[in-house]
Amino acid sequence: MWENFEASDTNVHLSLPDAQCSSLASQRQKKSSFVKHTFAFSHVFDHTVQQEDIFDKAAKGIVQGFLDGFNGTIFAYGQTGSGKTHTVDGSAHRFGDRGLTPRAISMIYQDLEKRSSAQLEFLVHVSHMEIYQESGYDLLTRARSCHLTVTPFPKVTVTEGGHGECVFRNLSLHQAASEEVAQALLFHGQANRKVAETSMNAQSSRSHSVFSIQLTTKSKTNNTIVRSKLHLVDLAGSERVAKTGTQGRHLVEAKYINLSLHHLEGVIIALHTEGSNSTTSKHVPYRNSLLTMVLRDSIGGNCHTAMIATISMEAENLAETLSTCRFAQRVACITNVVRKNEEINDKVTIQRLRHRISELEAEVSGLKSNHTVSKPVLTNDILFMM
Ligand SMILES: Nc1ncnc2c1ncn2[C@@H]1O[C@H](COP(=O)(O)OP(=O)(O)OP(=O)(O)O)[C@@H](O)[C@H]1O
Repeated sequence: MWENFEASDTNVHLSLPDAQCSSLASQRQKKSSFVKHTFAFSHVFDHTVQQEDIFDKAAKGIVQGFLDGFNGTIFAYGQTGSGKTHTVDGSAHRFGDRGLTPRAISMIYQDLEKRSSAQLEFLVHVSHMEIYQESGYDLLTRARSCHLTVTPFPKVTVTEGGHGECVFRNLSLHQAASEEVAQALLFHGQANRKVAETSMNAQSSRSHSVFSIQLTTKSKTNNTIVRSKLHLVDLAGSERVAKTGTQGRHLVEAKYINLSLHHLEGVIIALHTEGSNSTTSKHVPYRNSLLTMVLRDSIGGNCHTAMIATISMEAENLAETLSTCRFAQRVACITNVVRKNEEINDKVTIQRLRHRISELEAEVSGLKSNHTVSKPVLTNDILFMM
């Protein structure tokens, strides 16, 4: 913690040297040469926080919504080395250090077990994709499990479907019938992710990771299918390459990471401007990068979304901390319109209607033979069924 930084449960205050007051005279009046920036968030956690607290306050509601049929996204954003992967995935050293994703998986299966009944059928599928240098790769592809590192992995392509939704090609979807299977798939994907040692982090993620869980709930009682998706996203960290002295391959990686985060910021700014002036519908540049295409629904779409901004409290990272807080503040102002993804099971509905028509036909022929047919009533009945 440093003198320019203060935080409460919901606020972060940063005091920064005022760029306008950099002359010697104004530097002497030290007090007036600092500008205080205040940011309000749902929760602010310090470095002593337990993973369980973060899950309870930032993720539990979204996972509950997912179980109830609403899409959800939790994503971590921040400077390299500030704790995104630690928050999303956690550390393998202590069970209590499990991150948001393994905790979300546990909560999902515990809840499904409680809801289990003869009238409900649950199907859980997972996928795990990384975005590395603007290309998508499947972290759960079979080739990866054989450690065939020489073979180039097939790229995942993302296109837009008829309703603006993302359509993934070459991304494997794995059914996970139990928590153990889902946790093993997560572990497998994490192990395949690209990491490297950098000046800021011994295990720096060089790609964005999107772990997705899809839940399909079929109800036999009311004949509905509810589908929901939960994305847990660990973004690669932004980095000021001139400051960190990154070179070679890591420099190329850092440029791609910074560019995709820049495009993400472009989307946030466009949505922010659109929200503040709802009379004009502005173009939102989702198509500028693979990351923004994948997060399209999560940001400004049909999804409950929580962003976790990780920041450094070191004085030397002040500029990066300010930039992360500003970004998070903009994201917090975006409103998503969320709806439950419920459909009537067409097949069963058609079967039931056919059955009902047969019943009515039988009734009609019975009435005809008794000469007591009452056409208007039957017509209304059939119209009502349609
Ligand atoms: N709350 C925490 N408690 C203990 N260790 C932490 C915490 N947050 C981060 N760390 C440690 O700090 C280091 C950097 O964290 P992490 O890898 O999560 O950063 P990152 O933001 O994901 O970085 P990058 O963008 O480079 O991947 C790791 O060794 C991690 O274990």
